[in-house]
Amino acid sequence: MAKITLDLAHTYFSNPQRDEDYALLPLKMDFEDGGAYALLGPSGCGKSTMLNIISGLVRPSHGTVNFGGRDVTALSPQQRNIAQVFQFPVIYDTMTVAENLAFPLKNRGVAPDRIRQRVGRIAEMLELSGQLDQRAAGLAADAKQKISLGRGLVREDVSAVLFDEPLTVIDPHLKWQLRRKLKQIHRELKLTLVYVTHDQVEALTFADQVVVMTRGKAVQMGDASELFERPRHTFVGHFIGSPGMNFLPARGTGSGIEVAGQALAAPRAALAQLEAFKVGVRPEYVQLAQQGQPGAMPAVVTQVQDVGTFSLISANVGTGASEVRVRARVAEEVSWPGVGETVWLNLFSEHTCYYRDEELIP
Ligand SMILES: Nc1ncnc2c1ncn2[C@@H]1O[C@H](COP(=O)(O)OP(=O)(O)OP(=O)(O)O)[C@@H](O)[C@H]1O
Repeated sequence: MAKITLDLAHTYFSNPQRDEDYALLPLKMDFEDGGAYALLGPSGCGKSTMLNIISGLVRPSHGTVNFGGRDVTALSPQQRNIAQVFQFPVIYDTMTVAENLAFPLKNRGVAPDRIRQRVGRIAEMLELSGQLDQRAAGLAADAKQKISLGRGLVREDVSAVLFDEPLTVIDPHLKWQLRRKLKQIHRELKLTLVYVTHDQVEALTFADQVVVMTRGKAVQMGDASELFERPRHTFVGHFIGSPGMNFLPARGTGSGIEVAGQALAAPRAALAQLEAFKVGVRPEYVQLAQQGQPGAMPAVVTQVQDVGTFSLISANVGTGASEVRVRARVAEEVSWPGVGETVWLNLFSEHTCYYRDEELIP
């Protein structure tokens, strides 16, 4: 195992002209030895490219990949000692489950006793013990993918295990179990794991550190609480959370600020001097206020949705061109005015974030 350091950019074009020609814009990133990481972002943001660059399946067009301080940029996945699990099962149908799990170890000349031990342990972790002697051919897609996961995890000496959306073929109920299982396996085996997904729940359940990506850029690496409380980029605010963060256009007026067309006192003195910025507030932190309370803004309720354990309220703040929809997530028992009524909202607290050019103002 080793710390993985990326200092690179990647384009699939031979003559890149613009930022859009890069699958990965210049980035520097460390994956600590033994950490559980997720690469999270929408389709096409560069997750698989980053994973394949770590594994050695893709060579970066610029820069280097280091494992434990050693430059491995020119090395193959085998030479880098990487295990990779793909979206669809990669197993040998004619072999038994045990033979499939043992394969990566046999290949490396591991002693039979050790192989038996390790295969037994991995099978137990993945609840495959009862099927060890069964031929893989007869198994359902779920079980086959579990074997793939097991083959990825069976070696103890790998630099890292990389997963590319490995739960796509898994039935939703089992998916939930396997996500937790992988987390538990990580704690027990202490391997470095990097997991690609576009599903925030999957990323946040599995990983200690989540790298949020958009359009070739890794915009933030952080744990669940950092990504939720202090999104460093508006994209992270949008992408993490359900629903995502509210953003309201604002500007400094010298003596105060104007948010969605309404004049307010500046919650931070420096904001009064900014030409343009955004106020970011999570639906969980939007509060009902009284008219005339400092920071309170009037809003017209447009929708009230009962979402089980909470209600999701949509309300419009401002009028005409300044109108912005704000969503609030409130406990079921809190009574809110109905559609069409005016409410007063307070968007300002220690949880409120401010953004300039989409980046968090520290
Ligand atoms: N082999 C390739 N040749 C040319 N362009 C590619 C190649 N592979 C990926 N791309 C482009 O690079 C960008 C990043 O793709 P990548 O597959 O890394 O994203 P992703 O986040 O993994 O998306 P997905 O979740 O859909 O797999 C996309 O614009 C994609 O079209």
